[in-house]
Amino acid sequence: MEKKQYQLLGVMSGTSLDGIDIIEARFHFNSGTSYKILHGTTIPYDEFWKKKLSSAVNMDEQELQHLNFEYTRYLGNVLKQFIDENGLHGLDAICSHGHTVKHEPQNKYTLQIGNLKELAKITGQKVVCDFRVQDVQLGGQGAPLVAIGDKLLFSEYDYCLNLGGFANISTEEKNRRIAYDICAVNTVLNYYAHKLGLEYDEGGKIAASGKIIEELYGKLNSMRFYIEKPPKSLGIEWVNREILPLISQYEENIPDVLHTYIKHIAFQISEEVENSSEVKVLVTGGGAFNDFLITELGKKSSAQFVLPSAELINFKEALIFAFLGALKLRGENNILKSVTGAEKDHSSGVIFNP
Ligand SMILES: Nc1ncnc2c1ncn2[C@@H]1O[C@H](COP(=O)(O)OP(=O)(O)OP(=O)(O)O)[C@@H](O)[C@H]1O
Ligand SMILES: CC(=O)N[C@H]1[C@@H]2OC[C@@H](O2)[C@@H](O)[C@@H]1O[C@H](C)C(=O)O
Repeated sequence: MEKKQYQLLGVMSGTSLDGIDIIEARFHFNSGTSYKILHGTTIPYDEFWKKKLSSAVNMDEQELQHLNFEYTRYLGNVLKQFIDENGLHGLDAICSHGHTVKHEPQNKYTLQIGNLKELAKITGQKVVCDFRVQDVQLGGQGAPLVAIGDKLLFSEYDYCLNLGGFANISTEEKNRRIAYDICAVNTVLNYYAHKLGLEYDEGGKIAASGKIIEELYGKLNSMRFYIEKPPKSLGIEWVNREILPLISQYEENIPDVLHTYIKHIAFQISEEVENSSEVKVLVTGGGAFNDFLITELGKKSSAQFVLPSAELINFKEALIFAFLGALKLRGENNILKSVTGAEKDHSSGVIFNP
């Protein structure tokens, strides 16, 4: 008989570098698909890992290989501890994204570390991982991958917007799902918060205290990425190459930079959402806790920006990676060509047995 229920761990390490999101979730496949989050936690990175992971984009191949082994071992032990501490039994698999260190889909290259077979050995569990590489090899962007989960698990919303290291959005257009990255969010905001000795700008309070730098606002909104048509995705390489140099001449006043950058994010998002009070947008990712950003969004767009429970805000991406793993285990497609631009819909992910 076809298996209808899956008990999985979903694991996500995002580009904001805050930590490893882990959830235990259950999925039921009947006429539709339903989910239940049983448990979620974020294991924050210590300074050692923050430093390593943020410098990885500049490493050569040999250093990256070494880092990949080291990080897989670390991740495996974190997950094993989570499983032991919570007494988890009967998991079908761990579905893990790993951590993106490089993303150059135009060169058919994307690298997520932490996706080696040792993960299955250390945890003693079946692992489904490395979801992006096959898509990039098929000519796709390899991102955003959450779109199929948005479509099948959150169809009551007109748009799903995630405010993580980067903002991405997904919606139905002409009876097909489309999704793409909009702009950088917490990768940039955190970079300037760090200069003030802070992890991040809590509630966007520092940004709110600043004022707009009109010249910078104009330059940010003129970047070429914004006129490109989807499918499109962003990586930290783009932030380092295009955004930080543009801002550097203004950075003696960080509150003003943060203020301006948040207005820029709000404007770019408002450009992608239909401007109607009928429209419902699910907002997730840590940026949903940035009150100043949410207020600015509300000023620029009349759409309803819906903030769900803190659990869903924090763990929606991990939940959907668990879902992508479930689809892979079922032999069903988990990546849509309409989203990434790959040559076909396909079932992505690598399976390792313990
Ligand atoms: N209370 C808060 N106020 C302002 N910003 C916050 C708050 N809480 C979290 N954040 C921001 O959210 C970030 C974490 O967001 P999230 O976990 O969604 O990112 P991520 O998983 O790395 O993203 P992605 O995978 O989408 O790139 C933090 O680094 C911080 O910038
Ligand atoms: C290459 C990569 O890791 N991209 C991430 C990143 O973080 C946010 C945004 O850029 C998104 O496109 C993607 O992650 C989400 C989870 C996704 O694939 O849907």
